[in-house]
Amino acid sequence: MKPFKLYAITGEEFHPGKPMIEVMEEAIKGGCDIIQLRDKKSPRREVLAKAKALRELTLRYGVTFIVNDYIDIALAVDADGIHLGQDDLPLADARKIVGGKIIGISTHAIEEARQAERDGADYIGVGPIFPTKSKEDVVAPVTTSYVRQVAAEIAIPFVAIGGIKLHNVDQVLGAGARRICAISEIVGSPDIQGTCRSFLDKINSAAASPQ
Ligand SMILES: Cc1ncc(COP(=O)(O)OP(=O)(O)O)c(N)n1
Ligand SMILES: Cc1nc(C(=O)O)sc1CCOP(=O)(O)O
Ligand SMILES: [Mg+2]
Repeated sequence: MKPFKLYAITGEEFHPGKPMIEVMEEAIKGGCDIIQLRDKKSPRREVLAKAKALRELTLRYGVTFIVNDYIDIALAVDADGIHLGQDDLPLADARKIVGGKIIGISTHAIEEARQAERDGADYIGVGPIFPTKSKEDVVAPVTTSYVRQVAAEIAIPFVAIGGIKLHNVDQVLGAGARRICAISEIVGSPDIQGTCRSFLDKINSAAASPQ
C-alpha cells in the first residue's frame, strides 16, 4: 500500500449541519493521506452512496480510500481496501474476496497484532490508546505501552487510534507510532485543515528525531 501518516475516519455526529464530503475534503487538503468511511447507522444504500462520493473525492486527490466493515460496498465502489475488526470476517476469508486490495485489521493486544501480521494484513490499527466516545463497544484503553510493544516487534505498518488529540499525540509518537488516526479531533475541529497540519508537523518532527 502507499505510505501514509495521517488517517481520518468519517464521524458525522461530530459535525452536525456540515456535509460529510466537504469535511473529508478539508481533511485531505490539510494533508490526510488515507480516508475511511465508517458509518454504523445509515441504511446500506446510503452507505453505498457515501462510499461512491468518497471514492470520487479520493481519486481526485490521489489519496487512499478504505471502507469500514462492508466488504461488498468496498468492492462495489472499487475502494482501495477494507478495515476489519476482531469480530468481522476472518482475514484469510476476506482475502479470498478482496484479492490484492488493502486489508487493515484492528488489534488491541500484541497477540492480535502478531496474528494479523502472520495472516497477511496490510496494516493494523493499534488502540484505543486513550478513552474515546467515538466507538460504542470499545475495549479498555491499551495505553502507549501497547504502542511500544508493536513498534518493537511488528514489521507491517501500524496506525495508532483512539482518543488521540493534538494535546496528547506527542505521547503516542514518543512511544514509537509514526502513523496517527483520528475521528473526533479531525472532523469535529472548527479548523480541520489547521488541525491536520498540526498533526503532521508533530508526526514529521517525531520521525526526524532519533528514537
Ligand atoms: C484504522 C482503524 N483502526 C481501528 C478501527 C476499529 O475497527 P473495528 O474494531 O472493526 O471497530 P468499528 O470501527 O467497526 O467500530 C477502525 N475502524 N479503523
Ligand atoms: C473507531 C475506533 N476504533 C478504535 C480501536 O481502538 O480499534 S478507537 C476508535 C474511535 C476513534 O475515534 P476518536 O479519534 O474520536 O477517539
Ligand atoms: Mg468494524
